[in-house]
Amino acid sequence: MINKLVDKIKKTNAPIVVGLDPMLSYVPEFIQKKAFAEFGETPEGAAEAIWQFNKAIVDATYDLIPAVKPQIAMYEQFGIEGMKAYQKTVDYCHEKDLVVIGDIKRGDIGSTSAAYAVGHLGKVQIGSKSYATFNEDFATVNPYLGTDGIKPFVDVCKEEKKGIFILVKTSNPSSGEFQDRVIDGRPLYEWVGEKVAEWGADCMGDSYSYVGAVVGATYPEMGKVLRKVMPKSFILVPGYGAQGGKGADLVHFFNEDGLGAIVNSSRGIIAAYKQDKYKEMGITEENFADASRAAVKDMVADISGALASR
Ligand SMILES: O=c1ccn([C@@H]2O[C@H](COP(=O)(O)O)[C@@H](O)[C@H]2O)c(=O)[nH]1
Repeated sequence: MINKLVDKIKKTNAPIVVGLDPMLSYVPEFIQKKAFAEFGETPEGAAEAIWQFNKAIVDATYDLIPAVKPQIAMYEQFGIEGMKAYQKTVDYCHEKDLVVIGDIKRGDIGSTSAAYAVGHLGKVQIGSKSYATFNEDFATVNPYLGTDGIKPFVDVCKEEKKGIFILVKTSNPSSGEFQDRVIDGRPLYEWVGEKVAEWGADCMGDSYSYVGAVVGATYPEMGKVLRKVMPKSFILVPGYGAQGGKGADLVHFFNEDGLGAIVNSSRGIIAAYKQDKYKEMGITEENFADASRAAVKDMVADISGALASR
């Protein structure tokens, strides 16, 4: 799957991923009204609204992008109905040939991690049959439990040719509370980055490992260091747009080959229609997905421009 991701990035010339984080407040009123008329103001109604919202955004952008990153929390808050919308979204993105990165941030003791890995990336055995249940292509994983928590994911990835992105330096303001703590002369995120390189060493695709890392766009200097610590790991870079990250901050997350990183934007794309910039182009709630398409093009131009002038 890492080869497919790299190929799709090359074909689209777009090292970006659209984050499908459909908070209800981003879903235009006409979609909410229709869903509520059919299913009531219920978790089922909310799930229908977010699914219709996602579908419109995917339809408007899939030809421009290599991948999507549904954030499971935004679905899980609506219980089972929300999880059905998550599944429908994953399946629909596969129909559109997009690489799906499940932002699930799992990680537990070995046996529990194995169940998460099987459920999201592998196949669960039921009697004589096996089922790919959630069936994402990549998942985000929390390394706090150490090798026991990571190995079951790596094992499933090897079997299924899928991949993971391990949290190394997250984009949020308080990420330094633990991640920047200096241990034996080096910050914790560097130790984790080194482990990511080690875990991924025998998990190589054609040019990159399918054991990747998450490093926030909001910490460009740390990104520069981590790029060197993990030269073969693909980096998933959240924090662009709504959290303040810009193309110019990101050049050092990429290798000299112009590859090695994929930048996520969620609110900046799915809720673009709320921004003055796109309203001024005549975009309204009714054609919200056109704003998402324009925002994808703007993001690609920003990042490509920065990479071209480095
Ligand atoms: O360090 C991290 C890890 C994950 N995320 C997730 O990415 C998106 C960001 O959304 P925006 O709307 O583009 O800010 C969201 O799903 C986060 O949970 C992150 O932001 N930082």
